[in-house]
Amino acid sequence: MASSLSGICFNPPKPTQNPPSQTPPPFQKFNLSFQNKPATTRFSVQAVAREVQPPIANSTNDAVPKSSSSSLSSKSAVSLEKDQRALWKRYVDWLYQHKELGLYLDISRVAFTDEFVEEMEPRMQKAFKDMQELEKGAIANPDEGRMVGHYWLRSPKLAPNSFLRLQIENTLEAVFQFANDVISGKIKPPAPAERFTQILSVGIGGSALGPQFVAEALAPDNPPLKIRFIDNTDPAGIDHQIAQLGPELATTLVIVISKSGGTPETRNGLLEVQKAFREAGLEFAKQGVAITQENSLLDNTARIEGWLARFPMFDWVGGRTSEMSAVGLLPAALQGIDIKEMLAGAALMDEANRTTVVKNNPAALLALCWYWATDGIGSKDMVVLPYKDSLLLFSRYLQQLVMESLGKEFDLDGNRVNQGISVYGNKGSTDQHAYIQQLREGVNNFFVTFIEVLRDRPPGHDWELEPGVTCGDYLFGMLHGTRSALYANDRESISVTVQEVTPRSVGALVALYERAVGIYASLVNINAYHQPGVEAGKKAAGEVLALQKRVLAVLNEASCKEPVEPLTLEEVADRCHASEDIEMIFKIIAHMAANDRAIIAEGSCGSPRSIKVFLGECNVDELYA
Ligand SMILES: O=P(O)(O)OC[C@H]1O[C@H](O)[C@H](O)[C@@H](O)[C@@H]1O
Repeated sequence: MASSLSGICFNPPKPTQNPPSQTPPPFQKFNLSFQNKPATTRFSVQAVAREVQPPIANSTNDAVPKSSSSSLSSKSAVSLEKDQRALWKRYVDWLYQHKELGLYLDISRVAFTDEFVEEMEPRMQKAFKDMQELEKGAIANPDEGRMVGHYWLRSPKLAPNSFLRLQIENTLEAVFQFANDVISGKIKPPAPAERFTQILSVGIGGSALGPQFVAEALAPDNPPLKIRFIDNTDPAGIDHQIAQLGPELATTLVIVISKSGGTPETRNGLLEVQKAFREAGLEFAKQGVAITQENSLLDNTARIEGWLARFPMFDWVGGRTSEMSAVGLLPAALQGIDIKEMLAGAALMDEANRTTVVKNNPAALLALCWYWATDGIGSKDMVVLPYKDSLLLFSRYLQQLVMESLGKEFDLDGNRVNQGISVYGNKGSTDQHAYIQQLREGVNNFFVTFIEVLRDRPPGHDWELEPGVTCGDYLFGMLHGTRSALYANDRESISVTVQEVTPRSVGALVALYERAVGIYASLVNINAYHQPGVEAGKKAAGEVLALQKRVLAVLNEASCKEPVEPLTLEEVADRCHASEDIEMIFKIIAHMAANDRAIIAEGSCGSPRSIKVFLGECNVDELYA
């Protein structure tokens, strides 16, 4: 039985030997902290450090070198005070402000040189051209032959034809209408329930991460409908969500989101939820909503089963840039979030990102810094640290946006480049008590993006927990202390500052990073809008499941014999004609045994060759199928 699997313990990894200590001592820097210790400019040190680095190479072998010949690099002759002044000057010179959005971008703590900016200029202009073409409707995703139109979602008049414009406007109208009707109780669940009280969102990847981020950032304390997510095919996770809903399943609006309409995890989530509805005696169709491309499997299912509503996803919007489509807007509106403001914030940011003057274009500045910091080849990771609890999921959202867009094996000319920038992070100051130790003193393989929110809490609620100091002052101090301490130790950072976390600023942040990714992709000459690598894992998963079916058939046949014939792994593999897959067959059997679907008759999973296995029951139908 499953208990015989108690022996299934894989050996712990062998302790690795500590490498000989050859690490050069870190830069000896003045200690910068928020207690006003004297500061020193660091871009000079960094520039000197980079002189000894080998030339930067990328696919096209024409990466812009990080020249250190700028005037900023001659630190030795400069006094500390002058360093401070030079740093302040750099801060002021490069500070970007979007007045209407109340958003600032500070890139002074990235040590790029004037010469680097100059040398990047032609590439930046090409990137601007690429973005213009994309917005005009070019096939910006050549592999899939698709237009890339997420910018039209917040400025429908920019759509390349009136058909697309109307599609966007009509969908937006339908989202408003539906959300208002649900919130007002005009659209309600079957009697006796009066109103929908919960949303259960079923989707994964781009069909979950945006809605999750926005819910965490913007949902009011008492939203008209509360939201929960099923974003995996983990049965225990699904059970947990359904159990948490309890009797409120009867007043739950289930929104199934999938652009393709065929993603297995989402399909499984739907089937599990439908089963829960059946078991509770509820009619799923009366509470189900689909957001998907027209005529997808999901769309057809929803239409045939007569679900409550269907909203379209467009071919020209990628999952990871779909937050401003029905995917993000419908769940947001149902939670009482002002989606018009989200769209307005994004549109304002897009407008700012259309200027071809690099210094005035915040997305271009970000992309430029990413290129500098990662040598244009992803040599450093992007650590995203919002100092605001409600922005916790921003880094997770950006992880997909950045890594699925930029993480590519080939460039647009077919050269193998293995591009990408790794993204991680949670929130400050929490992370200061977790991994900032390594950032400050360990391997210098990252740059940080601080997200600062100026407003601590709504007006009228603040109080001083010690003379002159509020709780929010601590958060502020922690952010700037960390920024200074990292910089003092040669760690670069970008800071994005917003006044408050509002639908407008969140819309602007989404748009800022979408455009930065687009520009960066152009700088390194890759297609940011496809994800061919994801298919490999999906295909391999399909093969595992196909092999499992063969294993089951073989075991079933042996288990239907009188007496039952327990099989060794080799015998199972031979009978499956898959001796080369013996390791996977072992894993399949171990998984089935752990779930009481196979019985280990002899041996233990700790020594796979020793086991003999059979099925608890003979499935006669299966035998003659
Ligand atoms: O929205 P769906 O079609 O269900 O896709 C969900 C996710 O699936 C994938 O594996 C893609 O790599 C993602 O970009 C996508 O967001």
